[in-house]
Amino acid sequence: MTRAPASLAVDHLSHRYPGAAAPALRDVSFRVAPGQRVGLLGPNGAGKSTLMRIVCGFLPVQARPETKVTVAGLDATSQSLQVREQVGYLPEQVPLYVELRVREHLDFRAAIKRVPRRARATEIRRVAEQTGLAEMLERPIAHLSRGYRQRVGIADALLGAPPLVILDEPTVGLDPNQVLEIRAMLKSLGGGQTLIFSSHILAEVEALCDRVVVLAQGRCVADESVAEALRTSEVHARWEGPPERATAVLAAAGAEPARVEGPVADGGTARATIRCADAGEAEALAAAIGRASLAAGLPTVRLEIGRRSLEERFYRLTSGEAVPESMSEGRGAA
Ligand SMILES: Nc1ncnc2c1ncn2[C@@H]1O[C@H](COP(=O)(O)OP(=O)(O)OP(=O)(O)O)[C@@H](O)[C@H]1O
Repeated sequence: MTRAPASLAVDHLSHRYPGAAAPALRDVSFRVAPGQRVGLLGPNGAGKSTLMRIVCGFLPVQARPETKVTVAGLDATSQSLQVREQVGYLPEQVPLYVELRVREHLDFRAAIKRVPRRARATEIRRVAEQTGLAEMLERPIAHLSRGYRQRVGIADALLGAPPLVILDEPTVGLDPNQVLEIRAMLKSLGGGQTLIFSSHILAEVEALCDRVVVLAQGRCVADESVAEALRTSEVHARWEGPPERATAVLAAAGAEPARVEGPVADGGTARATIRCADAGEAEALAAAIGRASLAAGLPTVRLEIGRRSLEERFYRLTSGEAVPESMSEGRGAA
């Protein structure tokens, strides 16, 4: 079975659970192009599962005039049944019929998903091969390890070749070997469908995704390519001297105070991080700081352009706090 991958468009989506003090989603907007793989990141309670459930049609869109959710151009409010047919979903808690064998379970699920009876055996074989379950089809689900049960859930999400596949924390609770196997399997799925998955594991998102959408307290705080999220754009500086002299050097170098973290005293040295719009600006600023330090007679012990890790970016976006130096020290060099 093949179907063209779907686009997803979310505009001004908010959601409040009945009786909840605060909304679970606040005015979230982002776009996913057909065939993209998107990592949905955010701390516990950020709203990831709520967003996924709405896109899958398991929770209704709480429509306001400006709100719109569309999958492959279909409207999640007025065409919710058609939208459901576009989406394969692995929920956080996978509901499996453990008394059934893997083949029986997938056959039952394929029937629910209206895969034609004639096509079901072939379709089950296809998803079993994609998920490494080909040898397990006659096993009772009750006898499977947690990792293999997760594969059954993913195979279920892939049944009928849905144009959009949404996986809610596909590797949560698995042992390290199982995590690697599931990750390799997700990577091998190819661009045949649009893939969105949530994760707390940033390395997983970095390895598997083209884009990241970051939620914090129900708000979308970033929607960018993984390359952008990792873009080199900070200058890390450390001087042999007090912070006051470093402040004067930064001013002479033209660093905007609003973009400077520090300078702070650190064991006889002063250190600062300066955020830049892009790598070119960071290089120019690092050179200017070098010149200004020399002119002021304040020796630098470190002056380099830092590569951001996704951890660092995530920390900054979701906590609103300055990044601890342990996250940014020792990476990259000018
Ligand atoms: N059924 C519900 N009724 C009321 N509040 C809910 C319900 N489900 C979730 N919430 C609340 O909505 C907010 C968002 O929860 P959600 O599960 O979407 O976050 P999440 O990012 O998926 O978190 P996690 O990573 O812990 O799964 C949280 O404050 C949560 O307590």
